[in-house]
Amino acid sequence: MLSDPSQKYLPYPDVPPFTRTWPAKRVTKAPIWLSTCLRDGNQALVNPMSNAVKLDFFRTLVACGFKEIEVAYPAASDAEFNFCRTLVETGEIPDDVAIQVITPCRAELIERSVAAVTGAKHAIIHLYNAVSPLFRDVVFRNSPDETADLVVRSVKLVKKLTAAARASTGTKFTLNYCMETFSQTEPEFAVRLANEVLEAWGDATPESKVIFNLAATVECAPPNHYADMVEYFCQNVNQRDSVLVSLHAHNDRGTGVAATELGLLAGGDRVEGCLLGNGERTGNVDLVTLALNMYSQGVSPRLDFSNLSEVVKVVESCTGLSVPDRYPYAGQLVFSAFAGTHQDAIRKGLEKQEKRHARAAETGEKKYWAVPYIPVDPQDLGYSYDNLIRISSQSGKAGAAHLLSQSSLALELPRSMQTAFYGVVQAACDASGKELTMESLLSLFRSTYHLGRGVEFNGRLRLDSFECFPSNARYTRCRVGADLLVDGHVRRIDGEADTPIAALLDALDRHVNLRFGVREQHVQELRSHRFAAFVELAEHSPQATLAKSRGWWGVGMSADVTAAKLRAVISAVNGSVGSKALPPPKLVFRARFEAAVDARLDTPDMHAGAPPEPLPQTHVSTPVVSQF
Ligand SMILES: CC(=O)SCCNC(=O)CCNC(=O)[C@H](O)C(C)(C)COP(=O)(O)OP(=O)(O)OC[C@H]1O[C@@H](n2cnc3c(N)ncnc32)[C@H](O)[C@@H]1OP(=O)(O)O
Ligand SMILES: CC(C)C(=O)C(=O)O
Repeated sequence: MLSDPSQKYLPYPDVPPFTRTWPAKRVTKAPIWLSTCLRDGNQALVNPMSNAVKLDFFRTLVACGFKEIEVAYPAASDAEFNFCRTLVETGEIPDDVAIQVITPCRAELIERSVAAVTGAKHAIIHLYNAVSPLFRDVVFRNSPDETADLVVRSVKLVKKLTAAARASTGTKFTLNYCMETFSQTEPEFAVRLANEVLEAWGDATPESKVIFNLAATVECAPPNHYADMVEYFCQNVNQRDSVLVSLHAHNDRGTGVAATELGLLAGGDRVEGCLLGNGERTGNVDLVTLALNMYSQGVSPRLDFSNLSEVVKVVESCTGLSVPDRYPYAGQLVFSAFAGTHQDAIRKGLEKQEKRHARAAETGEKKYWAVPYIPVDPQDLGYSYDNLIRISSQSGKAGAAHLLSQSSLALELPRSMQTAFYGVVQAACDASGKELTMESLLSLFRSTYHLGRGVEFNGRLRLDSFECFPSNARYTRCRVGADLLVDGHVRRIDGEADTPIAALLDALDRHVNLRFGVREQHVQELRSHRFAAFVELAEHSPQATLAKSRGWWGVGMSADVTAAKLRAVISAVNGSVGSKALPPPKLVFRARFEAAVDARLDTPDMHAGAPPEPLPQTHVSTPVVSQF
């Protein structure tokens, strides 16, 4: 037994010395794409697709923009043959789409394959045989010369049959000769075979090229090796300008996409693969990932994945396979961040980008995409931004704040309130161990700040109605009178100060024995002429300064800015009182306030860009129960 079992594997052989140029290149245009979902993908399924399902899939491929589609292995069965005939005879194939069929190098199977597609506008005959030493030795028991002879005979037969079919029906035929196991074949032998094919075919021209499909049938080496093999082939094959070099990678080492991308740098003109990587073993190279990788580099792939979830649905239902949540571009979780620092960066990125795009719209500059952690705009693939940020115990303040700003409440919490509410969110996530959905987040917000209808949201104090009016001739002071429900009992309270908030705090001090100062306040203008006010109250105590004592945030919303502020005060007070005993009502003089409110009495807003207060406003009396 080997002491190191890895020693039983042979490393890939070197490519003969040549000057490689691919590492310094870039992909600047889309290759010709061929989907082999209906052939290489289909032959790998537990239950191959019925012809009705294949037809649905074919239509989806056409809708995605494929101009070359491998539709069958016609010699495999009558069903496969009939599928080709149905496509040809029912006019399913758009004029600009070529169908491809595959055949081994066996005369009777070649005949059947050509017959299957005769009558189509453009058909590609995909002739294949495995050419690596292992296959020559084990499967075919052929020498290199016998292998070359088999290929040449088969090519000549394809030429003869297609010439006759073209003469009778006008079908244009293209030869695609595939060296199965190319990547494990001696590079010089691969070039020899290709040159013999060119000679046997005879009339390859730049206008009518022969395709050489260079298959990494089983991915056995790193992607740079495939690129070297491809570039060596491109540099040495005859009539390069009459040849299309096609890449056909599998994903056994998990690097099918990388191999194809490097293969394109190395000279590949065409790519064969399957949507979402279906195919033998670990699959064919995934055409969605390849195309969208290209797209995210500013190169149009000339394939349409603008409704990617629809494509995923079709592939899943046709193949019976499911796309994993983490799958590039197409997975359910690809455009969702749970981690706090990611969410923070995404939120900042989206905000900054919005401003940049607004500026670009004015200056005519390019509106490029640059959002941390999100390499492509999800909307380009038909997704919304709704799931970009999702809340779990791994999230931070920015995540919850972002969700609230995107919610029906559309609230932009002040920074220190974000931190305060984040503590509540984190405790809830820790307790449940689960994601906090948008609905649960809103419910948590409402119960924390006693907003909205319903017992679960009500606080112990409720502002039923209030009046606010100037209390001196110079408009520098005001009085607030209010009907305050305390534990279900109405108390008439009133207070006086230089702002409505301070006057309400004065009233609370005098009537309910609650002493607070304002640490922060902000106003946000909402849609439909409403305002949200955010107020942080701190306990007034002889022992601590306002800055050092404990604080409570509150939020209030109203069409009236003063009402929003007073509600925010009561919301914060509700947060502070908990189950603390409150003093019984005092008998007070019930004032009747009839004067107008003058907004100039209010303190200047700390919220940047806050709206001006309404001028003058009569007898503000609003039900305290919020409308949301
Ligand atoms: C890498 C790829 O994906 S290639 C495509 C593979 N796809 C398929 O095989 C699906 C469809 N295949 C089929 O329906 C059948 O295999 C058929 C109809 C093509 C042939 O069936 P059979 O005649 O029963 O042959 P079988 O399936 O056992 O294939 C093995 C024979 O084919 C030969 N063979 C394999 N590949 C090729 C080829 N490309 N060219 C010529 N002969 C080949 C083998 O050497 C072997 O011949 P032998 O029996 O003389 O040793
Ligand atoms: C025959 C070729 C095209 C193939 O499917 C492969 O090598 O994987």
